[in-house]
Amino acid sequence: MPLPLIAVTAGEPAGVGPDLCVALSQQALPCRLSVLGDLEVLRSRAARLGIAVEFEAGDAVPAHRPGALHVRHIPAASRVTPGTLDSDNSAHVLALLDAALAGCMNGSYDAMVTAPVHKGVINDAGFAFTGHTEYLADHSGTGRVVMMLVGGGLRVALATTHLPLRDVADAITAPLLAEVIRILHADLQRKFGIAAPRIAVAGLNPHAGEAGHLGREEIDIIAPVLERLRHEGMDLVGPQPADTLFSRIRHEPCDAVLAMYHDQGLPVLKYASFGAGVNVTLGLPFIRTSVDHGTALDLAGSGRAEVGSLLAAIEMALEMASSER
Ligand SMILES: NC(=O)C1=CN([C@@H]2O[C@H](COP(=O)(O)OP(=O)(O)OC[C@H]3O[C@@H](n4cnc5c(N)ncnc54)[C@H](O)[C@@H]3O)[C@@H](O)[C@H]2O)C=CC1
Ligand SMILES: NCC(=O)COP(=O)(O)O
Repeated sequence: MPLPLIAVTAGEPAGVGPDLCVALSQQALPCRLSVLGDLEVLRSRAARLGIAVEFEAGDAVPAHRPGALHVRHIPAASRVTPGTLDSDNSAHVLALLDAALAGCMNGSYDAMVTAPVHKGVINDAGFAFTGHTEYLADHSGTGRVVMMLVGGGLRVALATTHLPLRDVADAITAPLLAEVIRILHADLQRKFGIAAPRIAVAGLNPHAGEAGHLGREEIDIIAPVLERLRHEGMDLVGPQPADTLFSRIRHEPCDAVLAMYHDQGLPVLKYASFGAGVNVTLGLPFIRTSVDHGTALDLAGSGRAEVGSLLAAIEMALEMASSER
């Protein structure tokens, strides 16, 4: 059996993505690994950071070994200055995702692991883009996917992802919640090997709506969906007030928390594990994991970017790939 082949997209070239990819050359990893990025950007970032790397190319990707890095060269359009965004390179950033996606869909890659992109500069270039999660769902023809972050002993999934806060309440509908919980439940079983997942579900409003005095979404939407899915055999707790849910699960453990929106769930997880967390997309027809942080333009080319989250993302992708083999 050949070693699993992981595609690592280098992400925004002006951010820390290239620094982290170059740092992978210093690691022993039990896989074949190909970085999708601009070879010259990676070469010059390695030189700037004082890391000696033997760059490899070619269709056959060898076993990863310390000191070397296989690169699938996909050229940037414009010269890259670490820390300075240039919307001329946004098409290149998307081309990295397209190449990784195509390889995952046709079985050439066992998983994709993504370094961070800058959503704003991609939009500045005229592309509608809210995140990898939504982009990969759209471009793989998958209906709904679920973002889940893992770290610090927590798994936190989101009912809605990159949405302005004023749109969140309208997006929390019974069909959406039922679909998200089914995907979360199925992938906790299939990809994380949890036979009977227990999922704690947050309310949307303060105090989970305070019996309807602070909002009715819990009564009208969330609780009925949970009740229906309990009848299908799922172990669901909630809707619980989000402010106390995370302290409650310390003594009433669950396998995952479902938060209603991005900044309800992720600050807790990032506080618990920033720099070592992993973002995983559930519901895709292939494995995709990612770092828990952004482009950190302030650190690009400085040598101060931590590689821990990218390594954790690769390790998780490898675990998931090996359980699927
Ligand atoms: N997976 C992805 O593609 C993600 C992309 N982003 C995007 O990144 C851009 C910047 O987002 P921000 O909110 O500024 O978050 P950020 O994560 O880039 O930066 C927040 C703070 O964390 C530090 N930091 C980030 N990564 C680090 C690392 N590897 N080692 C040490 N310190 C690190 C930064 O220096 C900064 O102080 C935005 O466009 C955002 O959408 C944000 C999160 C994930
Ligand atoms: N906060 C998570 C994030 O912004 C990364 O999202 P995605 O690009 O993985 O969809």
